[in-house]
Amino acid sequence: MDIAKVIVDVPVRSTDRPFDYSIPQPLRVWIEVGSRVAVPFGHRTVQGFVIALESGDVREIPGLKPIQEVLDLIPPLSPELIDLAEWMSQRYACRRISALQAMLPTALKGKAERFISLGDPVNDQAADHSADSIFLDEELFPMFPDTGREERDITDFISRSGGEVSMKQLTRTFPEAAESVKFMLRRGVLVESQTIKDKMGKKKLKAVNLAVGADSAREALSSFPARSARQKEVLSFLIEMEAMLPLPLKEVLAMLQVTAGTVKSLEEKGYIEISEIEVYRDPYRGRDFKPTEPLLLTEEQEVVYTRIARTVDELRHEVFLLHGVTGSGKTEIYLQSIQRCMDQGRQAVVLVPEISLTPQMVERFKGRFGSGVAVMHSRLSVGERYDEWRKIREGKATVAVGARSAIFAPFTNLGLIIVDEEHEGSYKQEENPKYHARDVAVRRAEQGDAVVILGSATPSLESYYAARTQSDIHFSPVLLEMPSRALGNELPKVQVVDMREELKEGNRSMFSRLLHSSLAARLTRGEQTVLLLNRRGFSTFVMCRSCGYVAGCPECDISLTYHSRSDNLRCHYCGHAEPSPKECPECASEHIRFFGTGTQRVEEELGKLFPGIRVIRMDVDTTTEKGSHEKLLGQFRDKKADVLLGTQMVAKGLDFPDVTLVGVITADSALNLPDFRAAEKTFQLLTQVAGRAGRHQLPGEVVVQSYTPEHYSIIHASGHDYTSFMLEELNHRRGLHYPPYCRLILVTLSHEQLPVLLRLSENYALNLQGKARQRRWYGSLDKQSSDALELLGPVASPMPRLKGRYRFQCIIKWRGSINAIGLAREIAEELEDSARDTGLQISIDVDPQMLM
Ligand SMILES: Nc1ncnc2c1ncn2[C@@H]1O[C@H](COP(=O)(O)OP(=O)(O)OP(=O)(O)O)[C@@H](O)[C@H]1O
Ligand SMILES: [Zn+2]
Ligand SMILES: [Zn+2]
Repeated sequence: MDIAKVIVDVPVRSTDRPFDYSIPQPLRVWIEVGSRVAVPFGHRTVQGFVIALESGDVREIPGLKPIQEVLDLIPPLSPELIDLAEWMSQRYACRRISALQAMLPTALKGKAERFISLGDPVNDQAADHSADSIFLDEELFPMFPDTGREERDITDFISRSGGEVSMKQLTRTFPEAAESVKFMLRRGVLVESQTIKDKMGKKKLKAVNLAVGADSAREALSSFPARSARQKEVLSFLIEMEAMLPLPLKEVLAMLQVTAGTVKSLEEKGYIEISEIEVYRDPYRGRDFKPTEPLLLTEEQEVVYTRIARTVDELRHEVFLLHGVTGSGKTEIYLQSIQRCMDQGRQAVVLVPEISLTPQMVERFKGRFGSGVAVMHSRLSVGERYDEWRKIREGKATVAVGARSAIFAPFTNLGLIIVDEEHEGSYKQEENPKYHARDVAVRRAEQGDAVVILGSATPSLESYYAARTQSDIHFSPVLLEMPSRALGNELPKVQVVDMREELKEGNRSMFSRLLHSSLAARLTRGEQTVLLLNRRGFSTFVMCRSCGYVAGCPECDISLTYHSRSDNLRCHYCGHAEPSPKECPECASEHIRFFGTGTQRVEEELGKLFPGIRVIRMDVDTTTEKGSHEKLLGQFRDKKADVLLGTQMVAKGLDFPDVTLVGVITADSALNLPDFRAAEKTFQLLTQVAGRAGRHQLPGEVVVQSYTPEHYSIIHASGHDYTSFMLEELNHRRGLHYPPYCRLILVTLSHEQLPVLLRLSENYALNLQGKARQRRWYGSLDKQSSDALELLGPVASPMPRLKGRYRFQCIIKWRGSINAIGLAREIAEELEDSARDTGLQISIDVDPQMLM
């Protein structure tokens, strides 16, 4: 191959296309689709990704510049991921480089030079399944003189150069050795590292190994004089532990209670050697994960599992929507499906929302699959994340458990992707590229004939609708249901308290009488309580405390947002504005105002009502420190507290046997968010948190406090009635034209000067409408036609001024087979080009989760 097509890391739109570079002869063997390279661009050298290779006569192309350098020996991206990035750039209207960068761990995002050093494959326990590493095959070398010699030449060269050489040196000295080097890197015989060593350097550890064969060491033992008893002890220990060598020096000293001097003398005598080995920074090091065996499946689980296993065995692509009530044992389905996939020699990715990536969750996977599990989430340090990523790329992990970005785990034979709590909004990335991990999962699985399991007790409307109607051309999951709990117990009884009545009867406290007495009962019985304070949406809306009235937009059926500066209420979908009311238009009460309360206040109140009560508060304030989440939950599990009080964090995934009461302080706060998904999110949250109660022997009870107990999301959540809620919500969405009956694109324009922004936003809307009309797309979604596009706005964004820039937005609603995303982008690019000097910025969010 002579020409590489490269996407360069230059953050300008005009560079969002592949550029051609020639490949110098010595680099040819190193460059693959997915390689990261350094290339000249303008007057600079920039980083880029090779997305295709072509043959051609380089001399015929004038001005073709050569690639300067390959940045990694094993390409960090696979051809499969390169394809996925291309798809993402279309699907989310983002730049290709932004999609490519999203797939790499932070450690690789900089401009770093890479070094190669000698690894120690025998030491790695995770790799013992691949113990046929070249060190052990040494006696075979003579049979394959070429392979063996080249590899030995390389390792010799590296050790002669002090154990480490730069990539540049290596490729220059061994231009033809790409295959061998890659092979050795994959086996861990060689390892790569970064220039920015302090930040990313590998962790080294002193380790002890035998310098002679075990047999000669055993012989030597008998010749030891009596006064060298300690040395004898160390040596016989090492002989005994031969299979585990090398062992960390520290551990040997601690286990045998000997001094470093003893070990040193053995080294001087030439029986043992002490060397530095590289260790992976394992964030879960030192933690014991109790190994678990597969559970005997319940009847319901068996049916579901058999269906999934069949598809896994057929190596076929299929998407399953696993709707199982809280406690139905979805995790066991995940675990056994992963095992099945591993039996096929394939790998698996498990996506979990960041917030529920709790130690309990990690424990379940590590307990079943041991160190073959890589964990990826944002609370790990850059170095830790890099190590976990390398574990995957080097084939030392077969399962990756992680938040959103784990969908890009560099597996080469991915067979199964699990998206747990698939309804979670946090799967959508709010920055560029604004991708949804669930959709990327489906796409990646489709490319690679893999199975997807979307699991939830409360599937999203989009997934459920697609599964029920099979109407979505890209996405028609097979619905699998588990309506009962695995341990056979009932779902907890839910009681809804009308807080308006409480106020009427003189109770001004934030606790209803029922919640108060239920809590008191738990304290006497020594059982535990989870209290949820739903903080989403507080203080953006105005509510009447007497009747529960909340001001809504007459056009859009979402609540109005209060703007303190102008003291009025506004709809940020359509721009409708009205003065903020002084008395309730429904009941004339004066108790109409902002609504707000925090976890800290609830904690204080609890202390006053129940002196001596032990409360663990879990919210953004108490969980910023690394590991604090884990610590707090551990304390609660050890029954060091009576109450776990928190925000959304306490609602998901927790499985504690002694929790028999769940209280929700205000169920409706999120209902009043100016968000068409408000009812759906409220239903999901209530169902999830209710599901924390009574999961084991003791029966559970749930108390939900609400100012609008008649709201269908609250009624159906209290009846554990997912289907009825869905039907009612779908009806709503159909009438108002919201997803899943159409799709949305949020276009946000920003500029430093308001008048300019106003004019450009108007232009955007007009141009888009004009083009859509020309193409006969534009028309009301009310009409029967299957293709339709409507535009709302421009209106000021909910955050109308950010970092000195004014912001306006348009919402595009569309359906059918039209290329609305392409059009939204095309108009944006035209406008940006024509207004280039003015500093206009346009951001496009396809299928936005938040319209705020
Ligand atoms: N086949 C089984 N036999 C015995 N116990 C089981 C079985 N399957 C699951 N369990 C147990 O049932 C409990 C609930 O299972 P799990 O936590 O997986 O439910 P879930 O469906 O993930 O619930 P949620 O959506 O609430 O997180 C756990 O304690 C689990 O160990
Ligand atoms: Zn009122
Ligand atoms: Zn409106």
